This record gives sequence, structure tokens and C-alpha cells, in this order.
Amino acid sequence: MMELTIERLSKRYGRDFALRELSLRCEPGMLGLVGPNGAGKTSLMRMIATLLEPSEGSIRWNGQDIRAYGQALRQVLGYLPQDFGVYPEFTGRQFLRYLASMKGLPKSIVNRRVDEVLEIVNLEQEADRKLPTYSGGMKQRIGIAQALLNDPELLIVDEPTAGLDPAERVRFRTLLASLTRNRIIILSTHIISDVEAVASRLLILQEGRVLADTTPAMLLAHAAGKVWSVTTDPATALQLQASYQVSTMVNQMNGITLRLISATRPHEAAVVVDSSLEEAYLLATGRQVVRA
Ligand SMILES: Nc1ncnc2c1ncn2[C@@H]1O[C@H](COP(=O)(O)OP(=O)(O)OP(=O)(O)O)[C@@H](O)[C@H]1O
Repeated sequence: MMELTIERLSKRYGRDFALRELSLRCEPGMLGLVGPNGAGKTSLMRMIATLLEPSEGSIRWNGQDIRAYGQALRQVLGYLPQDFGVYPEFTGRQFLRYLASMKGLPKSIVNRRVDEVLEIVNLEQEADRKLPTYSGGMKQRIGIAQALLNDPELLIVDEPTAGLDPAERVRFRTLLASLTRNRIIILSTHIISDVEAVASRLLILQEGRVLADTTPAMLLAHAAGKVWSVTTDPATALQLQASYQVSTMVNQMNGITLRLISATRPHEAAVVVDSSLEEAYLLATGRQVVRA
């Protein structure tokens, strides 16, 4: 059995809620946790990882309160925090061996398991280099490697692609996609394309509340017919930008092409286009734009 159940979970700092009455039931697959900075993603993940005490509510793993698991939770949980620091004096391999013993892996299997996780994250070639010589993407892959040492059933990854270049992001995404079988992965990001192809479910948080509990397909379906493209002169483009949510604006030979989000036709020359997931997300989270 693999089931994470969260009921009416809240986190308060003084009078401010970082998270407010969140309820959620997760089964194997990837849950993309998306929302702007400050939405409450890190607070939620730290509470699931038992690093932060909830103000109210419960988190259960297979029916049992996670705090009751104590040390046994280390067998189940893998966590890559947002501010994952590495020890400069270690090589990748030494670092993983060190963490493996910290996590209580039996001595007899440490070396073998470290080799296995190095292979999973494709860092065998670089394993004997010192960590400060790693690129941002390689550091994040070492971060995933350490989270995988215990082959966790619940893997929590907080904003792993921040600071990575596009090629490293794609590579990291592919790596995570390969890990979704037989485990629950919770991945937080404010870059929707990070979870687009891999998340079976999207939880959109805003100001500590669940704005939508949905799937990429459902989010896209909701945006159908509401994304438009129009090519126009610079003055009209500026007017449209002031009145609508604009997702892209590209200078062309014959004017400026805008993609914008609107329930009704925003301009007589506008045509409906297929929505990207990012546009569907903008639609779901966007503030109501007051028409000029
Ligand atoms: N230790 C703290 N003391 C006071 N307020 C806090 C503390 N930690 C977080 N908060 C507040 O709680 C809210 C949610 O923060 P949280 O870090 O969970 O959001 P987030 O979605 O992970 O954002 P980010 O992507 O920036 O980490 C924010 O308004 C934040 O300022």
C-alpha cells in the first residue's frame, strides 16, 4: 500500500496562514505542486517531511500519522530541499556514501547502493570529482541521488529546477519522469513546463489555499477557446496588453503578434489558438483584468 492522506492541514506564522486547511489524498504517480512564490509549497513539503510542525490537521502515511513513524519514516521518505547544500571537501561518491551511513543504510550495501543511484542519475563519470566543480544541474542530480538512497516510496522535491539552464532542466525532468513508477513524487515548481509532461496531477496553490486540484489535460480543456492570437500595430498591441492577460508578444515584419487570454474575442482580427499548459495555468491563476 502507498497512500498519503492529508486532512485540513494548516500552518500559521503568527496570524498569517502559510497554508490553510489543505486536504489531499495521493496515490503513486507525480503530483505537481505549482503556485507563485509564497503560495505555501515549501511549508507543505516540510510538514510532510516532518521538518515543520503543522499548526492544525493531520498527515498520514498508509493510515498512520507520520509523526508516529519516527525513525521508520526514513525508510519511506526521500527529500530534496530547495536549499540543498553540498560539502565542498567531498567528491560525489564520498558525499553519497557519507549520507548513506547517516541515513542508516547497512554498511554491507552502502557501496553498491551508491553505485546504483549514481547510475540512475547518470553521474558515474563525474562521481570522483569534488562537488564544487559540479554544474548546477549535476548538483541537483546528486541531490536526487541522495534522496533515492533508501529507494523511497515517497519522494519530495522542492523547486529542483531553479537556477538550471534549459538543457539541464529538460534532463532533470526526464530523470524525474523515469522515477515515477511505484512511488509518490511530489514536485514543487513555479515553472509549469517542469511538470507538464510528467505530472499526472496538478495542485495549484495560491496564498496558502488550493486553487485547483486538477490534471494537465483538464486544465488545458478549461482553457480551450480562450487563448487568442492577433497580429496588430504597436499602439493596439499596447492597448490589448493593458486590458488582457498576454502570454507572449513577438515582433514580426508585419506588426506585433500577441497571444492573449480572454473568454470573449478580444479584437476583430483575433483567432483562437491551442492553449499551452502555461496559458491554461495563467487563466486559472490570473487576476481578473479590468477592461480599459
Ligand atoms: N519561518 C517563517 N516565518 C514567517 N513566515 C513564514 C515563514 N516561512 C514561510 N513564511 C511565509 O509563509 C508563506 C508561504 O511560504 P512558503 O515558503 O511555504 O511558500 P512557497 O510557495 O514555497 O514559496 P517559495 O517558492 O518562495 O519558497 C509566505 O508568505 C512566507 O512569507
